[in-house]
Amino acid sequence: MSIEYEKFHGTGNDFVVVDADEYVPDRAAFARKVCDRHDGVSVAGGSTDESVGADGTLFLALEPQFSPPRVVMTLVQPDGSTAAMCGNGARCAAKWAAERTGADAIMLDTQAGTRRAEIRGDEVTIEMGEPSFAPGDVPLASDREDPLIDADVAEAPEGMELTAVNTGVPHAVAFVEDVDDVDLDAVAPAIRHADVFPEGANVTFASERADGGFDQRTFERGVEGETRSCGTGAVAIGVAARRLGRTDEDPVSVFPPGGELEVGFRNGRATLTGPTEREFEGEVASTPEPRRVSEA
Ligand SMILES: N[C@@H](CCC[C@H](N)C(=O)O)C(=O)O
Repeated sequence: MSIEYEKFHGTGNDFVVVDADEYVPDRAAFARKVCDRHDGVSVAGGSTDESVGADGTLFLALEPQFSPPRVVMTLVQPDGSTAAMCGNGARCAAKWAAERTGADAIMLDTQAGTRRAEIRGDEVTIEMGEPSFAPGDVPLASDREDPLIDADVAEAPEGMELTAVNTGVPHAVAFVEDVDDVDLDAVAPAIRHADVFPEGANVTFASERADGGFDQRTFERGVEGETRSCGTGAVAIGVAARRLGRTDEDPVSVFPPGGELEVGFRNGRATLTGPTEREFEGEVASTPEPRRVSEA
């Protein structure tokens, strides 16, 4: 059976969006298939890897009878895992719901909590809750009593200091001279799996810009590679930079490879603002083709 989907991105972080009313018997297998960068969904004629596949699949259950309308959001990642929160995914989900209902505010139920989104054209602001450095919240290894702030971690290169924060999902943030000089694929996987992070961590690099903002690069858990943008990562940079005294700006401008995000602060709670774009729509099989078993 085939189901309808829409493809959205927020600053280059891209998602296959499926109405949760569509019956997908195995969401993990579905996400692995449609997100594949060589073999996944694509716009007709899409030929480069960037126009094929996605960074995740958003299953969205819309409840339009509420005011504002509500959406239950579930992100299933390219490796089949689910994540409690996704900043850019939440912004795309709000845009999707706004297009269907005409509303300019949406309440999103995520595993990290309920978040309000405000939609102005293609621009979406999402509440990101209260970021936490507390060891139990990140989470850090159970024998750690103190937050990990600008500290050495055995799995990181010598001299690279990490700050761990949960912005809906765990991030290890490293401030470096120039994010473009970091060999992400060489450095990030060991940090992502470091012993101090029992549930793993997204690994986010930041460097200060002359205009007071921060350049960003993030290696994402679940994608197991670099994405063009990460919303929870942008928030992690904003809160870590403030905690370390690297900025007192509000909002903090963050520049991932795919565009620009603004991280704001309201009474200790963060917000994330940036553009969204609906790319294309299509139909795809709800069950991936069975794997071919090679003949002996
Ligand atoms: N791209 C997302 C983050 C998605 C979750 C992450 N990969 C995880 O497993 O923690 C964002 O925009 O925040």
